[in-house]
Amino acid sequence: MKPLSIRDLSVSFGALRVLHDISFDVRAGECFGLVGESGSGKSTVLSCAAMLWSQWTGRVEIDGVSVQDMSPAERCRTLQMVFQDPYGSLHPRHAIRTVLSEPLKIQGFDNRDARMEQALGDVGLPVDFLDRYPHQLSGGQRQRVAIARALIVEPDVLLLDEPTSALDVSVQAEILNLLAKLRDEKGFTYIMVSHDLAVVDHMCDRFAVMQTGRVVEVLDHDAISSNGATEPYARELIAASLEYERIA
Ligand SMILES: Nc1ncnc2c1ncn2[C@@H]1O[C@H](COP(=O)(O)OP(=O)(O)OP(=O)(O)O)[C@@H](O)[C@H]1O
Repeated sequence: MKPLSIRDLSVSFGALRVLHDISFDVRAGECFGLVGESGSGKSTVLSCAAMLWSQWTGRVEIDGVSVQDMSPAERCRTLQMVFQDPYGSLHPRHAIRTVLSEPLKIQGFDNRDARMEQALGDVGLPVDFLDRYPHQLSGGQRQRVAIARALIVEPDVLLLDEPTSALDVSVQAEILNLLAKLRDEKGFTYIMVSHDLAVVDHMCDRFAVMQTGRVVEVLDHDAISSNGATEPYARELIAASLEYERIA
């Protein structure tokens, strides 16, 4: 289990300043949520932490080591990202065996067959799925494969960018329960972007509310049911979500 710390993370895309001095700490083994309106910069925080986008200033450290100082291989073994759209994130012409063996080859892992079988078992899929292609899987099964691909290199931190929002409601619950179980078993540290405060309440220990590229407030998850936020925007966001749940 490793902690993650973000300090003064700032990003501009051309003339547009997208993140303004974002700072927060995620404890080792914690699930930390990022919520806020569309375009507030949640996914950009994850992209910067994963160095998918490297033109930023500030510091992102995992257990005291800057992600900017890690080699690409070290970074991949330290943190992995799971995206919203499990179909888009899997190559359509790659069998699941290829999807899972590539990261193992790149990282120089031995016992690849045993590791692939273990990873599929961890996400509740049978071994014969190794010979299937993404189009032969349901959305939930594809997301399980995407999670297996992330965890197969035994990372410390998983960055989850709305990992269930493209899925049917019943499948969402399955994937969330799987993520919770994997965190308990493997001690991952999670940052999870979500639009759904009920998901954040269920999954996260704490969460940051973002607005226009800034962190407005960091709250414990139980601030949701009691609307314990103090900042006006965070209060509004939680109130809107509670109202939606009441009428839904
Ligand atoms: N590569 C890019 N080039 C230019 N602008 C970008 C790029 N990536 C993101 N942006 C802009 O940065 C801002 C933040 O985007 P981001 O995707 O991080 O928001 P978000 O909070 O995750 O939104 P959503 O909830 O809709 O996914 C937006 O205004 C977006 O248009």
